[in-house]
Amino acid sequence: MLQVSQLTGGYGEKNIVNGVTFRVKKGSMLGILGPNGSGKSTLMKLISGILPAQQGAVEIDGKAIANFLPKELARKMAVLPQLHAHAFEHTVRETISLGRYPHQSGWFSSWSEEDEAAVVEAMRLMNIQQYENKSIDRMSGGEQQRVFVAQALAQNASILLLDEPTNHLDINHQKELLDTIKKQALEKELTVVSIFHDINLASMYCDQLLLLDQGKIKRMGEPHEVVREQDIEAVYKTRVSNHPHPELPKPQITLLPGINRPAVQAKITAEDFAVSADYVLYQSPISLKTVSSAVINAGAGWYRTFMNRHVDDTYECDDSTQEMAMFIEQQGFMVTDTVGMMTAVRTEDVVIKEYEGSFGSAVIAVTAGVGNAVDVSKALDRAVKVGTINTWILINGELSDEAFIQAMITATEAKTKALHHEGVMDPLTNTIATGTSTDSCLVAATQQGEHLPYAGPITELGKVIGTGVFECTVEAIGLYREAKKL
Ligand SMILES: Nc1ncnc2c1ncn2[C@@H]1O[C@H](COP(=O)(O)OP(=O)(O)OP(=O)(O)O)[C@@H](O)[C@H]1O
Repeated sequence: MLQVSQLTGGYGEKNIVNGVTFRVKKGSMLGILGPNGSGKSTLMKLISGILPAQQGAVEIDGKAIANFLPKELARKMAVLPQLHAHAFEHTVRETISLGRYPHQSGWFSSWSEEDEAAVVEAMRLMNIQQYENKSIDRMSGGEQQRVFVAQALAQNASILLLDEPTNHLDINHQKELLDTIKKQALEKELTVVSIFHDINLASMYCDQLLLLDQGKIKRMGEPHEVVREQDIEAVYKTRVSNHPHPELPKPQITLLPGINRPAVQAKITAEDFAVSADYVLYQSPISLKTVSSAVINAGAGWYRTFMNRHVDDTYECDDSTQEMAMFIEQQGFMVTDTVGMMTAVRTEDVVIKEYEGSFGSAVIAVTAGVGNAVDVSKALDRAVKVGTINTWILINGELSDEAFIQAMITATEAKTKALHHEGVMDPLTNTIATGTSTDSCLVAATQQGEHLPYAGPITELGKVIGTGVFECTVEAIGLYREAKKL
């Protein structure tokens, strides 16, 4: 265990690091974050004892580092410095072998089997065996970095201090290196303290983070306690936005640029929709912020092309996402810029209407196939049958995340009310249907104009969505029934 207490120090008279206290358990990884010049490297030098502390203490398993002999300390603690003093003409193997120095004894130390095994293992972990006899001054920056990390690993110390270990590495090698270090920490109970410039990487890999601001701890704790917009913005003096990692409960941040191209003013109108036998299409001059449950590009994103494609009743495909993606490409659109839905309803039976509100306006487009309508309260134990009401709500306004989700709720309630109004029945239970089995919904916004924080039924936006989706769905059901002669 590494215990740092009230650590204070710097260069000459000037203290750069002030009163830093933390503890890192065995098998755990602490990430140190902070802007340039905040004192991260100085803190590392104080921890490793390279720089004597003015005040405070560093203890390893209860023993102050001042009470260790230099070689004894080097067996406990391995350091990867920020800048490497290049060993001219040294080969990879020779450079890594230097990491075994603390384990050699006597004047004429001999190279033991243990030394050999440690060097070979370190080369394997960093995947650099193939460079074994290469001179390091002929290697790329990233390759050299892996050699120096291997040197630190070969030292077989229980504490690893790393100053920007991912420096120079491409994204795959960043991941490989941090996976390896994390694995070593867990399997060999290493204690790892590492400086990071990449806040997202630090959040993903570290158990604890320490945010340094002008030599003092601004925040410390688990990633979700430290990677917070207000603290990152205050310390780094830049605008950021928090967002969830797609697979892990580790917060991530995105930089918000200080300069943007002046936005092209755009207005979504019903006239700009194109309806052909194959699809209903809306193409926007600007990317719209979109949330949807579409077949292609579901979830949240920014898109310019919106397609509701007609497929026959008989359409069956093992991988409809792949098939739909191919269709989009064949039509000359980019899959990465398109939200795509499918329906068996004839495209000519789409209802597209424009609604004005005090905030701006919205265009609502609905296709409603109700052949396989479902009463959601009685949906248990039924075979899957496709039937689709596709609802699009395109808004000229700037929606909050909350408004996007509320817009979906309001639209769903309005759709259900429309089915009730039209007396659409669930054929299996003979009760009023609430929707169909595979309905899709899409909310997209220009993110220009009035800021719209909410979209519940009593807001101006919610009123437009509620009325509009109800009217369009009622009309679309009517057209569907007429076409089917129901
Ligand atoms: N050898 C030195 N002698 C005197 N001052 C130094 C020395 N090294 C660093 N400093 C000063 O200490 C302060 C903190 O530097 P440090 O290297 O610890 O910052 P850092 O957080 O690691 O920065 P970076 O992100 O740029 O690596 C800086 O103002 C720097 O000028």
